[in-house]
Amino acid sequence: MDPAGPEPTGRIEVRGLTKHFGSFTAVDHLDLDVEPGRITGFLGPNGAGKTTTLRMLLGLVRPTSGTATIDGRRYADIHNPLTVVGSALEATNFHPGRTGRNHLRVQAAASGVSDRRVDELLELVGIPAAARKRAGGYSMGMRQRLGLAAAMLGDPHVLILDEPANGLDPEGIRWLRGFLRHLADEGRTLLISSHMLSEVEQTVDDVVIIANGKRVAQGTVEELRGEPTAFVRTSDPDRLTAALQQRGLRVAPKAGGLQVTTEDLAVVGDVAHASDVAIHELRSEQTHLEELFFNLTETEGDRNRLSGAAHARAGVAPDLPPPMLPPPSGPPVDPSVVAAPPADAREAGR
Ligand SMILES: Nc1ncnc2c1ncn2[C@@H]1O[C@H](COP(=O)(O)OP(=O)(O)OP(=O)(O)O)[C@@H](O)[C@H]1O
Repeated sequence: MDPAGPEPTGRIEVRGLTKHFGSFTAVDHLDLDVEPGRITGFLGPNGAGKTTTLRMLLGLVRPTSGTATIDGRRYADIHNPLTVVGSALEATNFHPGRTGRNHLRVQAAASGVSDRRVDELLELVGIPAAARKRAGGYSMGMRQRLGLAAAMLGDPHVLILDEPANGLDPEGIRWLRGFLRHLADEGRTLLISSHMLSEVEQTVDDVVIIANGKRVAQGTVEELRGEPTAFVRTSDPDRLTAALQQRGLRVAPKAGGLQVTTEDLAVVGDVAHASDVAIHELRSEQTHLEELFFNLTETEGDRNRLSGAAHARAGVAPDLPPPMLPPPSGPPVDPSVVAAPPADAREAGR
């Protein structure tokens, strides 16, 4: 194959991807499509298999079966991967004694990237001054920003970020949203994982939800949200139903009250008032997406966590992830590493 490869598509394709750790199935015949110019949220409760999937995409964990490709190639087959795909798998793994700037400079030097680019990136992620302090004292938000800068070193057109909103305060999340949107508007492909829908719901265009390593939903945020609805409880459901229907609203009985297809609670209140019907409760309902995610988090999350932990306790998982903090020099010892990973991913094992 031509080492320079075909024209980059920026597409991520996952087909039938499966990972067993001993008898435990962490990722189970997963299919996934991620398109350029969009932000795709890879969502699932704790232990659903998100990180394992991302690590397989980045050549850090060997799939049991199936394929995971970027621009049509497995990570290991990508020529000069730093310029194709940037990743931030953990925000907590910078060497505490090194300044953030030095950390990036070391990575940059190893990849032939200039110190100037490092300083540009630190400006871009908004920590030019703080990056001159030791990373050990960084807040979660700063570590996240430093991780993003590291991921951007090679100016890649694909970015894979594991829980980038984790631990960010609302201002940090707002900043992240703008930053990621800017990158997507430049035509880059963004795949970001999260176990909290609320952290990323307003950030992402497309959503893939997994539970127990399996895909349970995929679509645009709008598709998965469904139509907004209100719940209303009243002393006279029949009269209120008729009045709401007259206003052109769809109404259905639900759990001792009525479900009205609207996001405008005031309309429901006004109609009830005009019809002289007392209201006992009126509220917006969760969207379909929230409901779906909430149900998964309540049930599947626990099951996942427990089965994974039990499995690890049983000691049947030979390929444990690398330690949180690898020594400052020398590669981490990780039998699951099957390809030279990007520098940031190498330091970002779990
Ligand atoms: N090296 C390993 N050996 C054994 N089990 C593992 C290993 N890595 C992950 N697992 C298990 O696989 C399951 C999926 O883990 P993974 O980290 O991919 O989930 P996740 O969706 O990223 O979760 P979180 O949101 O908590 O990060 C978990 O039950 C976990 O305990």
